[in-house]
This record gives sequence, C-alpha cells and structure tokens, in this order.
Amino acid sequence: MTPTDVFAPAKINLTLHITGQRDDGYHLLDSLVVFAPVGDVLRLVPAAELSLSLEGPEAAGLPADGDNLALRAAAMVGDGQGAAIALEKLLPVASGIGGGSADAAATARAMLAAAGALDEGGLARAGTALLALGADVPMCLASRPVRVRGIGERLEPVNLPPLPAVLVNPRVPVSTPRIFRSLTARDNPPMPEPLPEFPDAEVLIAWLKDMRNDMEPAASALEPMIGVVLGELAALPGCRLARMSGSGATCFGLFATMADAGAAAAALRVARPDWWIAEGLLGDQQARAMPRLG
Ligand SMILES: C[C@@](CO)(OP(=O)(O)O)[C@H](O)COP(=O)(O)OP(=O)(O)OC[C@H]1O[C@@H](n2ccc(N)nc2=O)[C@H](O)[C@@H]1O
Ligand SMILES: Nc1ncnc2c1ncn2[C@@H]1O[C@H](COP(=O)(O)OP(=O)(O)O)[C@@H](O)[C@H]1O
Repeated sequence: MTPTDVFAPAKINLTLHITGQRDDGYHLLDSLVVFAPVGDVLRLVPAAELSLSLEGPEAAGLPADGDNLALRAAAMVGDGQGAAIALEKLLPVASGIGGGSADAAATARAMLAAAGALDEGGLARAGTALLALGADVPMCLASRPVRVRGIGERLEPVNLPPLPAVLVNPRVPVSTPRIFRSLTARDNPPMPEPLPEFPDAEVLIAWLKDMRNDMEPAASALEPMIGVVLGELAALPGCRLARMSGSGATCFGLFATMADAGAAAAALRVARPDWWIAEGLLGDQQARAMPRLG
C-alpha cells in the first residue's frame, strides 16, 4: 500500500420517510441521499499493524481504539493488511450526517484499493459486510446521489442537479436510537415510485417541499434547538427550504445559487459564532474528492 488520502463526505438526507419496522426493530426507510463537499480526511500509510491517530477540531471524545468505525472497517475488509490511519475529524459527531459511517466507508475504499479490489464486486461485498457497522455505511460507500430503501442496504443511483446549501449544527449531539424509539408513527407513505425527473435545482427543491423527514418532529421535540436552527435557516434571505438531515441535529438550507448560500452562511456565522456552519453544492460529482489514491 502506498500512502493514500481519502475524503469522507458528509451524508445529507434530503428526504427521510420512515415506512415501516422490521421484526428485529430496525426501521424501513425511503430516503433521497446526497453527499456534501465537506467531510473528514483520512490518510492511510503502510504499516505492520492497524493503528489510528485522531486530529482535527471535532476529534475530542471520539474513540481512538478498536471502537472507532474507521479501524473496525479496516479490520473487516483489510484481509490482514496493516495501516497507520490518521483521521482528521472535521464533521461533528452524532449529528445526522453520518460522519462515522463516512469514515468507515472511506477507509474501506482505501483498503480495497490497496488490495486491488476497488471494483463493483468488491464494493458490493464490502457494503454487505459493513452494514453491521451502521445502516449508513452502504450509502456512504456509494458516495453519490442515491435513493435508499430497506434499512439502508437497498441503493438506487439517481440523477440530481447539484443543490446550493448551508449546513448547520447547533452543537447538540443527538442519539439516533433515541430518536427512532421516540417516533410516534412508523408506517408513513414512501416517496413516489418512480421518482420524477429533476431538470434543475428549482424543480427539485419544489418537489422536496412535498416530501418529509419523518424523524424531524420527534427530534425537535427532544432537542428544541433543532426547531430554532430550522427557523433561523428558513429566515435567511434566499432560503428555499430548511430541513433536518438524518436523526439530527444538523439541518440544511437550500438556495437558488451558491452566492445566496455563501451570503447566508456568512450572516449566520456572525449571528451564531458557536454553531458549526458549512456551505457547498450538495450532490456535485465534480466536488467529490474520493478516493484520492496514490
Ligand atoms: C437515521 C439515519 C438516516 O440516514 O442517519 P443518521 O441520523 O444516523 O445520520 C440512519 O438510518 C441511521 O444509520 P446509522 O447511524 O448507521 O445507524 P446504526 O448505527 O446502524 O443504528 C443505530 C440504531 O438506530 C436504529 N436504526 C438504525 C437504522 C435503521 N434503519 N433503523 C433503526 O431502527 C437501531 O436502533 C440501531 O441500533
Ligand atoms: N470515526 C468516527 N466518527 C464519528 N463517530 C464515530 C466514529 N467511530 C465511532 N463513532 C461513534 O459513532 C456514533 C455515531 O456517530 P456519527 O456517525 O457521527 O453519527 P451520525 O450518523 O448521527 O452523524 C458516535 O457515538 C461515535 O462515538
């Protein structure tokens, strides 16, 4: 293995319909998922054994041992290969944007690449195995716009126009199982089948307004700060839609242009210096930086 840098982009659930529950308690989803140009960065260097070091502004409190999802993924797909993994943690933890799953997926891609197995078959096998680490891992392995069903293992690529967005986390960690447990309805309608065509961002945003995140009411009830974030995002000039991602607390605002999104993010940074705020084009394949191999 030569030193390898990989990008682990944030996952955004543009929609998150909870459509049922399996006998084992896991919930069935129907979710439109895109990836953001903001994410964690990992460097893998050849070594005799697997090890992990953590750095970056969001690393505090993360496990650096065998509980870390990056290390667990490396052990599961690495076929005995060693690697010194340096994780620069830039995404807030437990925030509805799948940072741990993204780290696991990015590490797995790098290990597969090193083993010469970064192909459709290798990725599919890794997705099946790594579902045990988190229902978000298969979608993070895809790292492109997808419609996600099942508990997170059924993926269908979709073509979406890139969406100018502002991401906001009010620094309230949210436990995913806790929000799932507190849902009052678990049999909500899915998205339409098939999905319509989305010729541009305006059409997509108009359609998204009729869709939902079914975890948003329960999460906002447990963490009222989520409602505050949604209100402040919606009030920013040019914001077309404000919604929560995943089980929260990160929310996104969608805008017509990146100029609007940038101005909104700048204004919010002044008003809310303690919040985690990022802007960028969601689902922009040009901005996708993974894997940067070699
Ligand atoms: C809600 C979503 C939407 O993308 O995102 P996040 O909020 O985590 O980002 C995911 O489904 C979360 O996936 P992930 O965070 O990987 O969940 P896991 O670690 O597999 O599961 C944590 C717990 O959430 C519950 N869980 C998870 C996924 C699912 N489809 N149904 C569930 O009921 C289970 O109680 C499980 O024990
Ligand atoms: N590399 C990692 N990055 C983030 N969280 C991790 C990682 N490894 C293990 N975890 C654990 O996984 C849990 C979920 O974290 P995360 O993936 O950030 O949540 P979410 O999907 O809600 O954004 C946290 O409790 C955290 O301690």
